[in-house]
Amino acid sequence: MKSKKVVSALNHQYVVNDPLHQLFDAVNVISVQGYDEERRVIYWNEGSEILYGYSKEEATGQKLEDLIIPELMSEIVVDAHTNWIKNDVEIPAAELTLRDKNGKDVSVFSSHVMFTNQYNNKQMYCIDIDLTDVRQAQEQAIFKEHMLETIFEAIPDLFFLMESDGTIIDYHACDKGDLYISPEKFIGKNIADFLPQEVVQKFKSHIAKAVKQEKIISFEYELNLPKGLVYFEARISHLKKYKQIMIIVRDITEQHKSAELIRHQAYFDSLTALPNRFLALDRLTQILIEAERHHEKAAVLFLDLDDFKKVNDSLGHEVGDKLLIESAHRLKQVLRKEDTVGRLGGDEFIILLRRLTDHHDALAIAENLLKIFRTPFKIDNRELILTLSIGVAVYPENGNAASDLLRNADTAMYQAKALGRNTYSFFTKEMNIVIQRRLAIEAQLRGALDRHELELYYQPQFEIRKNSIIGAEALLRWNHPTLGNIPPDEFIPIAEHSGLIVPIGQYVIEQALRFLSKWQLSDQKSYTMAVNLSPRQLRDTELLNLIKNTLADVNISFGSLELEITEGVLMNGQSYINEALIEINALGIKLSMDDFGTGYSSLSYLRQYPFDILKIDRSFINGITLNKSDCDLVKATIAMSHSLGLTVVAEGVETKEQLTLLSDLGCDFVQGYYFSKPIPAKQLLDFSAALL
Ligand SMILES: Nc1nc2c(ncn2[C@@H]2O[C@H](COP(=O)(O)O[C@H]3[C@@H](O)[C@H](n4cnc5c(=O)[nH]c(N)nc54)O[C@@H]3COP(=O)(O)O)[C@@H](O)[C@H]2O)c(=O)[nH]1
Repeated sequence: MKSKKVVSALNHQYVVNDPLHQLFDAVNVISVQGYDEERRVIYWNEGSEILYGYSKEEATGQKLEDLIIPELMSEIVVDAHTNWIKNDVEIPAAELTLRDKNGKDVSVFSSHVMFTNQYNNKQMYCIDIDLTDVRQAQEQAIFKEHMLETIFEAIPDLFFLMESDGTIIDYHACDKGDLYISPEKFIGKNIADFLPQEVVQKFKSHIAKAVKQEKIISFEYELNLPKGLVYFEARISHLKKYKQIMIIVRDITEQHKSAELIRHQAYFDSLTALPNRFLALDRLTQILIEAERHHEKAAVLFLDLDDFKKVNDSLGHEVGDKLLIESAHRLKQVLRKEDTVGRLGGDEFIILLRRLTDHHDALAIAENLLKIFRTPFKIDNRELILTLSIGVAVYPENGNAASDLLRNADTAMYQAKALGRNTYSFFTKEMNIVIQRRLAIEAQLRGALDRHELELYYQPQFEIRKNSIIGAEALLRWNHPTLGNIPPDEFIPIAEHSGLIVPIGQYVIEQALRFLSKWQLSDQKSYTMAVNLSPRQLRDTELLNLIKNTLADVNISFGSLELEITEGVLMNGQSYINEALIEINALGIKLSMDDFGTGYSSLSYLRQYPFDILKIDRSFINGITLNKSDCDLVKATIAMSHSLGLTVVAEGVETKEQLTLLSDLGCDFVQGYYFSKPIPAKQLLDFSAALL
């Protein structure tokens, strides 16, 4: 504590320059302190009170080094002050870290003056400007700089600072290897000096946009570099205040490749690499727009590989896949550059032909397609023959929309199949009517059983020798309330194709056997019942169980049931067919070959499979009394069948002459309109009862 005496002595000797103190008193943003030769405080303005926390009263008389000088600096300060007083060596202005009343660091910029007062005493004045805010700002700036550096190091992007005319001022790259040309080649240079013209144009237009719209603008460009095509994304920001442009460039080649891969997977078939259905239809839409604009024709070819399923089933999917790849290759060979070939799925392909002058252009290509498939395929040292069925729809005649043309080409393809496959067919309006009816039949057939629209008719079969009924064939009838009587020739193939034949076939077997039981009881005769089986039914694992259960249920022997199958079933060659037929035979159920003479009439089938009966198709019976060749054929068939131990049934007998001739030829059984048309169950009961 200093005494009042000391204070007044100090005042007496030093405080003389009042006007100056008055000036310092008025300024409280700057700390001004006055010291005597012993470095005791003789002046302490309000700014000093604020900066260092000591009041004027507390500070006055205290020594500088005891007041605001940190301990470590104390000696230096005392020496410097002494040196100034004695040797006139000025203490230079400097940034210092001093100490406040609480011992906290205070950053100041400290300037010092020394003058001699009227008492010839030296007085030192320190003028301290608080640097706390400046220091904080500096530290913040340094921190931000470090942060930016860290970001630059961590981000693989390239940063370029340039003038708005494209002259590069500065850059930053975390890895200099990312720079495709060295910095000395671009710093101070304009982008036009080292980038391709089209890329420069892109940059310039986007820079102009960024300047005008005052927002970040991004765009993509590519460069053909020694390592290959590289894709970049550039983001442009206008630093308005500095009239400069910041460009951040990112290598997006990998991203581009992934996007390309995803795009490819979405639009191309993975097996054949051909455009898939989606892309093909999109291209078709484009082709149609173009064709309409230029008043041109275009064509859609719908291709289906014939019997491809058999290849898959018999030789395996690996061979099937190889065939599809090779087929795609061949299809491309036939086409012009501007045409498209796509894979719709499975064994279906589509070909789009643009800029046609007339139908003949499409016809020529369809013929070439069939031709190129004539050469056998060589897959795994195996020669395979594969044919095509092609349906053609032409724009604008067969439709304006892609979906219509595709549907019509598909319809025409079915027609090509119906024509015997390995051919092409152009769409006609009549086909559309057929397809509409087909669709309507399929739709209605789905509910036909539930609506009780299906009914079994029976056509009696006769033994020629005894002129008596030996059984009947069950034939299905469908009477639809609006479509009318739909012949089985029409709905059975649709049922087969849609799989509906399985429940329908089960219904037929149950109904036919129940009727047989009733009929046998009624006439007290062991009649037989012939039921037709479609190929699809033989795949039904429940078929034999159903037959066994129903036979047991109605108390009918296995031998009273005949199952009629056509050669088509056998041509399938599937092992399950063979197994089913063997089981049928083992049970004692009779097996009958239907429609003999209409298909391949392969005698080997008759030996290979356990047939009991052979039915000669009515188309031959029709001609036996009219032409010799039919008669000879039927004669030979009967003889051959007997030699194989088969019973022969002639179907479609319409006249007495035919019956007589068949009797002469040794035919066993007959059925036909001559005796009776297929009739409802009730009528057959009456018919047979009348003959008893
Ligand atoms: N899988 C199943 N197929 C069945 C079933 N019901 C019938 N069908 C098959 O449909 C085809 C056509 O049958 P449909 O119209 O009934 O014709 C049969 C007879 O009506 C007809 N026929 C008989 N006699 C004469 C005749 O003297 N003249 C003449 N013009 N037609 C005659 O022949 C058909 C006999 O058929 P099929 O013995 O089977 O060859 C036909 O292929 C049926 O098989 C069924 O339930 N399931």
